[in-house]
Amino acid sequence: MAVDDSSTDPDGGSESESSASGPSRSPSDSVSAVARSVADPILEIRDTTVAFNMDRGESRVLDDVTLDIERKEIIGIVGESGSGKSMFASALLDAVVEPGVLTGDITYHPTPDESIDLLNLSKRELRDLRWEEISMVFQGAMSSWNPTMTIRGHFEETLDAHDADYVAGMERAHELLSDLYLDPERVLSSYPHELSGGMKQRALIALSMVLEPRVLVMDEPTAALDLLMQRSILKLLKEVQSKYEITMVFITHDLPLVAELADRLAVMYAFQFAEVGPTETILRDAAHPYTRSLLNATPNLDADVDEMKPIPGSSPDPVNAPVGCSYHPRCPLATEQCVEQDPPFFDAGPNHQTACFHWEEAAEEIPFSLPEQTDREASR
Ligand SMILES: Nc1ncnc2c1ncn2[C@@H]1O[C@H](COP(=O)(O)OP(=O)(O)OP(=O)(O)O)[C@@H](O)[C@H]1O
Repeated sequence: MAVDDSSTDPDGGSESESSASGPSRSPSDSVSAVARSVADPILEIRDTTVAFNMDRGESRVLDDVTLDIERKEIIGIVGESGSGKSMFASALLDAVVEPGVLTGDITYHPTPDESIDLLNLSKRELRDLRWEEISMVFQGAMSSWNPTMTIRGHFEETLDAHDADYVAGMERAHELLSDLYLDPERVLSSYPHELSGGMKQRALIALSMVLEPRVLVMDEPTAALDLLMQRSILKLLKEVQSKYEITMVFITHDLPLVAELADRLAVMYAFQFAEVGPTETILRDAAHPYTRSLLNATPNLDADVDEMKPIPGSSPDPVNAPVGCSYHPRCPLATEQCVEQDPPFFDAGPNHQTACFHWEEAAEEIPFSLPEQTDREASR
C-alpha cells in the first residue's frame, strides 16, 4: 500500500473519480501525504521492507511501509498476530535478525534540525543509538532478566556499557522506579524471581529509560499480565510519557487496550499499514474495511460476546501475499480493482489516511457500534 495525496481536494476531502483512475504513487506523493499529517517527525520511515529468502520463495514480512512518527506522541501499532508488527519494531532499531534483509530509509531526528540515517550507521554508532536514543522493550522481555543478577546489577551493567555517569544514572533509576510506583531500594536489591510479573515489567520499563532515550518502542509490553495490571501499567506509561516528554511506539494486537493510551493508531494488515489516524477518529470513523471488521471482532469489556464477529478467512502467508489489495480475499467490498491494484493511501479526513479504494462505502457497508464509555474517555 503506497501513500498518495493526488485524490485530495483542497478542503481535505477525496474524490472517488481520481481514485478509480488509479492515482499516482510516486515517492514525492508519498512524502507529501505523510508530511501533511506529522508536523515534527522524530522518525521518518520510508518504503521500508524486510525480506527473508525461504526455500518456498521470498518472504516479505514488512512490505514497503511508509510512516512518520511525531515527536512526543504515543502511537499504537495494531494488528493481528503475524501481521509484521515486531518486524516493524526491529526495523526501527536496525535490529532485524539474520538472514532477514532490511531495505528502505529510516531517518531519525534527535532534534528538528538534526537527521541521522539510521540504516547506515556503523556498529558502534548503532550500539550507542540503541538505549541512549531509541530504546526498546521487546516482546517476552520479562523472561530476559538474568536470574543470577539483582535488578541493580542490570542497571549498573547498562550504565557501564554506555559509559554513563553512574551517580546520575542511579538517581534517575530511583526516580523512574518511583514514577512507576515501585519501592526503588527494594526493587534494586531484588533478584528478578523475587518480583511479581507486573513489578518486573515496570522495572524493565524503568531500565529501558535510564539512559534518557527520546523514543521508547514497546512490543506487547503487557501481554503476559492480567487485565488489571495491564491497565494500571498503561496509566503509568501515560504519566511517565508526559513527565519525560518521550515518544512512545506501543505495539500490540489489543486494539481496545492501546486505544486507552495512544494519540494515534497505525493499523497493520499483511505486513503493511492499512490505516493511520488519530485514535478517536479510528474508533469512531475507521475507514478501512479491515479496521472496521477488527473493531467488530475485538473482544472488549463493554461488548456482548454475541456482538463480536470474527473476520472470516485467514491472514496471508508472507511468501504468497495476494496481488492487489492484500485484504481483498477477506473483504466484503472487494472489486476487480482491488484484485488488480495495490491501493495507495487516501485521505479520509484530517490526519487520517486509509489504503482502500472503497473507504467511502465502508461506513455503510460494515457498521460497527461504539462501545459504551471506556476508561479512556472517562480518564480524559
Ligand atoms: N526469523 C524469521 N524468519 C522468517 N520469517 C519470520 C522470522 N520471524 C518472523 N517471521 C515471520 O514474519 C511475519 C511477521 O512476524 P511478526 O513477528 O513481525 O508479527 P507480529 O505482528 O509481531 O505477530 P505477533 O504479535 O504474533 O508477534 C510472520 O509471518 C512470521 O512468521
